[in-house]
Amino acid sequence: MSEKRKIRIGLLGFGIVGQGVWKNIERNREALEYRLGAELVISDIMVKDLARKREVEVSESLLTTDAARVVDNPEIDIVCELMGGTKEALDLTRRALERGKIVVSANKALICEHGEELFRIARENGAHYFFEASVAGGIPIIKTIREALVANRFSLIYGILNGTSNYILTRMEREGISFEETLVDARRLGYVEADEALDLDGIDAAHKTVILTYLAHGKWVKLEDIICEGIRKITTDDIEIAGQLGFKIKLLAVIKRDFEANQLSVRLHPALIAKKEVIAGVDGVYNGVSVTGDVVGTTFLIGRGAGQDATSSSVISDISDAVFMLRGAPPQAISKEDEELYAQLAEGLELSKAEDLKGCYYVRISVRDEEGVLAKVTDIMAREHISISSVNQKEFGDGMATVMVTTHKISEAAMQSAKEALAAEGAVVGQPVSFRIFKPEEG
Ligand SMILES: NC(=O)C1=CN([C@@H]2O[C@H](COP(=O)(O)OP(=O)(O)OC[C@H]3O[C@@H](n4cnc5c(N)ncnc54)[C@H](OP(=O)(O)O)[C@@H]3O)[C@@H](O)[C@H]2O)C=CC1
Ligand SMILES: N[C@@H](CCO)C(=O)O
Repeated sequence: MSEKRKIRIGLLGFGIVGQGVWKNIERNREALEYRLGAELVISDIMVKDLARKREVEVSESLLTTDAARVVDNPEIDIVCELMGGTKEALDLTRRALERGKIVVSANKALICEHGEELFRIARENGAHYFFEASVAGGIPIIKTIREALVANRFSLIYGILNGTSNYILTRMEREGISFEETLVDARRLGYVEADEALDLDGIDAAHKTVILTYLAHGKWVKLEDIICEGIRKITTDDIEIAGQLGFKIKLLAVIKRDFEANQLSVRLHPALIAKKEVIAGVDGVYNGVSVTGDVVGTTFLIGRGAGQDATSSSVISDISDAVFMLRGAPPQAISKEDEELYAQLAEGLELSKAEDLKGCYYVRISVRDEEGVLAKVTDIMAREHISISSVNQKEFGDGMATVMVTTHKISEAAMQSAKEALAAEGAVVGQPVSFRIFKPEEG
């Protein structure tokens, strides 16, 4: 039997994901190498702290703090960037691509902010950049959009793309415990990113939304140009009232394209979703993505959106594609042809403005529990031409009450001015909080 080709892999980072890649290559090495017709050798691993105790033990000689041993090493074929961040990771990814290497990444923040540049550097240097693990952890959503659903144009993609916030909302709903208490547990379990804003303010899910938007529509949208709202304002009362009205509250990414008007709406925000929708049943750290294509119809993918094993499963899938490429198969990474196609897809495509959105809303208003207050609230809504669908009230026995209103379809602009008018009303305490109600059939 002919000797298998040795493929050398360098890791930038040996934390949760990096160690998962090592562990799971070892776990299924025989079958993997048989399928790939190659021997996989992780030969160099860059870390920050050589003394750190790790779950996976490897020979000390493999570990280094010297990035050059990975990115400048001519013997290394595939560099896996599993260190995170957007500074050193950017420099090292650039360097590896400039040396013509295949780079595999799980770094959604880096791709969202610098994907356009990194794909260009890869193209100019005959290198390749793979990033399946960057969106929805173990769910193969990137391959699904790029390969399995290549026959389609995508009118609607929506989903839950952040496992940590979904875990927090699920526990708040099931156990009735507050956001703050659940967050303490999420931290203890190691779910929350070091920079908590990434998970709690929706930034991580928005990074992933930007990546999916590029793959589906060829347009790099800027984070600052899309609605990005996290879960911090959601209370157990909101979840309870939403539940009584037949909804769950989820942090939802929505990418909607109107092909006739050539308009694209991209947003990430908490949303009330009818319990009968599949996405409403995606709980805990799971992610779920619904993709509607003009040929396939609607396809739904659910899986573990974060964590060592799920994420390393996607990284190893990219490593496998890279190995096939090194053995002569056509590239599966973003190619010049892909970029030309994406440019055509994005031609003249306008990003909708947030104020142009239309839909139904849920609004929570804290008020003094006095006579005539409800009439004042509904009067303000009427002045903004907002038609009310339901009103609920919770009293606290301390002279305070919370009024929860759901509306029929209105414009975002009307909702914003109603909130401003409500906040200025003497009987209203603090700022009203609103969440959009998402109906897949309306997008
Ligand atoms: N964890 C998850 O569930 C998921 C993570 N991702 C992404 O995967 C990437 C890695 O995440 P994760 O494994 O959780 O992160 P960790 O923090 O667990 O690991 C990061 C690793 O990178 C090393 N590192 C970081 N900065 C430097 C530096 N400046 N120089 C040298 N080494 C450095 C660290 O070294 P040392 O160990 O010595 O500190 C560590 O080994 C990130 O981009 C993340 O967003 C994507 C999907 C899911
Ligand atoms: N913080 C992210 C990690 C996976 O990208 C999440 O909770 O989904």
